[in-house]
This record gives sequence, C-alpha cells and structure tokens, in this order.
Amino acid sequence: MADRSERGPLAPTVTLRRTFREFWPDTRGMRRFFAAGVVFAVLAALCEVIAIRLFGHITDEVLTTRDMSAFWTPASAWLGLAAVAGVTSIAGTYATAVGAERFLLRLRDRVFAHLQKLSPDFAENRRLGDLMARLTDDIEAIEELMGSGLVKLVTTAASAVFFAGAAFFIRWDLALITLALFPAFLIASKVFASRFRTASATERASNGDMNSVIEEGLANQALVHAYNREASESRRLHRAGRGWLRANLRQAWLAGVYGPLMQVLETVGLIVVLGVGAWEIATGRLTLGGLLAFAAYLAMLYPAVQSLGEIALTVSEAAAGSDRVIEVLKVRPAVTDREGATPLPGRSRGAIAFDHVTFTYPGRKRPTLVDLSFTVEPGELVACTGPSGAGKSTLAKLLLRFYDPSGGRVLLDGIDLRDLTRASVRDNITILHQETLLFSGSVRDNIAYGRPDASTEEVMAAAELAGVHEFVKTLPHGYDSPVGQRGRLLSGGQRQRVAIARAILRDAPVLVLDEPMTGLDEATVARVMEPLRRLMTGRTTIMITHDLRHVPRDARVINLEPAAPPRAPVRFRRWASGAEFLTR
Ligand SMILES: Nc1ncnc2c1ncn2[C@@H]1O[C@H](COP(=O)(O)OP(=O)(O)OP(=O)(O)O)[C@@H](O)[C@H]1O
Repeated sequence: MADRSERGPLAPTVTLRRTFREFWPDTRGMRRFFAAGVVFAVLAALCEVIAIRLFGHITDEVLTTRDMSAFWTPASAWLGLAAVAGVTSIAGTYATAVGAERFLLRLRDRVFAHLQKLSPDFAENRRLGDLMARLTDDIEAIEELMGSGLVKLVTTAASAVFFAGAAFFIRWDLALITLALFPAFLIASKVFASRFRTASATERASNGDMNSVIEEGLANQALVHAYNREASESRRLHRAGRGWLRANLRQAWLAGVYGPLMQVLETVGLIVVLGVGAWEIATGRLTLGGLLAFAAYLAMLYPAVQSLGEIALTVSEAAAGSDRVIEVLKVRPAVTDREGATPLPGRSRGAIAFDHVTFTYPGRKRPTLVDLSFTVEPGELVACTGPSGAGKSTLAKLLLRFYDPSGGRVLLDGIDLRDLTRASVRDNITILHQETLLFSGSVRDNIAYGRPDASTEEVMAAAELAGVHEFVKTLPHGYDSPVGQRGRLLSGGQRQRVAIARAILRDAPVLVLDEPMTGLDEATVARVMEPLRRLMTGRTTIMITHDLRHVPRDARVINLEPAAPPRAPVRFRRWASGAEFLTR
C-alpha cells in the first residue's frame, strides 16, 4: 500500500503591505521598546564613528610623528567611547528583546483566540502539527519582520548613513567613487530576496509537514503498533524531513553564495580606495591617518549595506511565515453572534424544536439534512437513531450552534438560536461526545472543567452520582491522580464516568449524548448506564445512538434517514412499539 501523503499546500502569498496592515496594530505598547532599541543601537554606532576618527587622529598625531604625549588623551577618549558603546549596545539589545517577546506573546494569544472561535471541525479538518507550527515558528518569523527586523533595518540604515557621512566628511570625491558600487549591492540583494522567499515558503510548509507527521504518529501510536506500521510512519517522517532538508539546503546555498558575492564587491571598493588614496597621499591632499580612517569607515559601511541586503532575505523568510498565519486568520468563524443577539433569559426550560431545517456543510454540494422538523418537550428523552452518515451528529452541532442551518430554524424555548448569544446557548446544553474528551490534568480538574469555581464537596457529590468515586479510591492520588494525555491513563468506562460527573456538575437543562456507549463492552455499558440515567433525570435529553438496545424504554425514538434529494417533507409515523420514525 502506498504511504499517505504528508505534503500540505503552500499558503497563498500576501504582500508586505498586507502583512504590516495585519500585524502592525499588535505592536502597540511595544513600540517604545523598539524605539529604545533603535536609539541605543544608533548611539552605539555613533560611538564607533567617533572612535574611528580618534584612530585616524592617533595615526597622524602619534604614529607618524612618534609623539607619545599626544597619545593619552585620544586613547582615554577611545576607551570611554568603547565603554559607552558597550553599555548602549546591551541596553539596545535588551529593549528590543523585551518588545519582541511581548509582541510574540500577544500575537500567539491572538492567533490562538482566533482558532478557538472557529468551528471545532476546523481543527479536526486540518493537520494539527501544521497548525502548531503556525502558532510557534511562523509567529516568530513575523516578529522578526515587525519587531527586531524593523529595529535592525532602522539601525543598520542609520549606521550606513553615519559611516557614509563620515567618509564624505574626509574625502567627498573618494566617497563618491566608492558609492558607485551601491547599485550593484542592491541589485544582488533584490535578485536573491525573491529566490529566498520561495525557498523560505517551502521550508515553512515542510516544517508544518514534519510537525504533522510527528503529532499524528505519536497520537495514534496504538494504531501504528497494532497494524505494524512503524516503518511506514518513520518513512513518512523521513520524507517530510527530506523536504525540509532540501528547502534548508536551498536557503543555505543562497545565503552562502550571497555572502562571498558581497565580499567581492566590498573588496573591489576597498582596493579602489587604497589605490586612489595612495595617489592622493603622494600628491599631499590626504594624510595617512585620513586614508586609514576612510578605509575603516568603508570597512564598516559595506557590512552595513550588506546587512541591509540580508535584511531583505530575512524579510522574505518572515513574509513566508506571515503568509501562513494570515491564511489562518482569514478563516471566518462559521457562526458569530448577530448584532442584537441577547442571552437566554435565565435557565432554559429545555424545549427544543427543529423547524424545517436544511443544512449543507461549507464546501459541500449535497445537503446533510433536508427539511427536518421535530420537537422535544422540556424534560423529554428522545433517542435519535439512523444509519451512519444520516446526520445525527450534525444535528447536535446545529443545536450547539457550531453551525447555523442553511434553511429553517433551530429553536430553544421557542427562540431562534440565532437571536441568542452563543455563550448562553452553550451554557444551557451539555454534550457527551462519542469519544470522551479529557484534558491532561487530574480527575478533579476534569470533573470541574465546566465549573472551575465548584467546591471540592460539589465535585465529590457529582463524582459519587457518576460512579467515579468507586474507582478513584483505587487510584494512587485519589482525585488528584493525573488522567494522562486525553485521559489515556483511565479505561474507556472510567473516562466516560468522569465525563458524566463533569456533566452532572455543570447541571445544564439540555443534554446531548452522541453515541456515549461507542467502544464500551456490555459489562462497562451496564456500569455506565446507571450514572447516565441519573444524569438524564429532569433534563431534556437527545440521545444519538446506533444501538436501540441502549435506549431506555420510555424514550421517544426518531429515526433519521440519509438525505437523498429530491425529498418529500418530513412527517412522523407511529411505530408499533410506540416509537416514532422520521420518514419522508
Ligand atoms: N465537518 C464536516 N464537513 C463536511 N462534511 C461533513 C462534516 N461532518 C460530517 N460531514 C458529512 O455529513 C454527513 C453526516 O455526518 P454525521 O457525522 O452527522 O453523521 P452521523 O449520522 O452522526 O454518522 P455516524 O453514525 O457514523 O456518526 C456525512 O456524510 C459526513 O461526511
């Protein structure tokens, strides 16, 4: 069998201006740190300019004349300047780091908060490792563009101006000759920057691919072992790693060629200066100290110009990261609170109605639900059955407003869910999923997840009702025992009972059970059933299940058929046993 593909598509390229428009507001509050970084770095550069001038002075006044008495004053000044340059440089680096780290924190928070607003299906349909890479490495790349990169750009440009200015001050005509090389610098960096951007985009995407393979492989390790797929998973990682390696080598090659090319240009400049300078000294228009200082300014100026070119490469790399983050930020939540939406007044009575609901998933052509109508009275238990793919779980997603119907209405207490705030709808509904969802943390943390303010007594009482107490007694640290990643340290039945305790503690008036018995054996089902009945008591319950054996006898049964347009309107038919079928 062929191995699964691990390559995700490259994110669409966005312009630098769009990147700045998107992220510049996030630098609010940090700009003063970046400004301080610039000021200190510029001060340090100024110190260097003066130090070189002192070096020229010492050459002419001490070395050429061999007069030691003229040495001490400029030498002490030079030392003082070096100390000032050191301190300002440290201050600049630290201020920039403070701004950069705070910006990173804010940006990560923002992107994560955005991801949290998207429908849960979004994360499920994406490769988690790739999403994680966007929240870590790609965000760092954006910081390099907007924060430390910008500081570097301004300070390097300022240094270049200082060194060029000082060179002009010594000999403007000589400086003009050397400046003639600058266009060559700029053309070279432009040519390299576009290639570097393509290589960086590939490298970013490959990084996401590798993360995805590692995340999936570790999360599904039991499946990998059971199916003897260790070697193929390793091959997948190797392939993703090779993609990353190729992209990195391409970057290294470009950076490697770029450096020496700049050096050649730099050397040409220096040789021209020395040649012309020697001739000027011979004609007495320039001192040796002047020429050496000029050459030293040039030796500082060229790396600064080279750095400017390198910043263009960093910008390319950062832009590739920002493309990937903007791609995620552009995804709009499937559902938002409409203007004027109000919270549900008080606790819901638990009256639910689906009124001619039609629903098509975004990006799908065929509807999943067509013209579906039914009601559930307060406190009633309704079992929803039907073949796989009929749309049973979709019904739960509409009730929790993960999506809005494409046609018709879903009502809670007679109010269209779209007129209510999402938070108040979800506060009144608890869902128990097919796969019990637990966070790594203690048993207590997981039970209190829906009500973090609950007292220990309340947690214990819920645990008692859910049958958690009997197995918690056997755990080494009782309620403080860790449940492991996704609750893997507990058995399936234990996990389900923790989830029931969590639901009992939350005490919402509406309960949705989405195949809560899936994967449990008969003995475990029997143990879970009793706590489940306690949970259902007094609540409106929709129980989604394949298996009618788990449905309590007093339940009204709704059978959902897969949508097959064109369809006739939905109507109920009495079933011999008293249950009802949804038919079309
Ligand atoms: N996020 C999604 N995006 C696109 N289509 C989806 C999505 N989730 C479900 N579907 C499609 O909607 C249809 C109904 O899915 P749903 O999960 O509601 O069925 P179900 O009746 O609960 O099935 P099962 O009993 O197997 O869990 C399926 O054809 C499925 O492929």
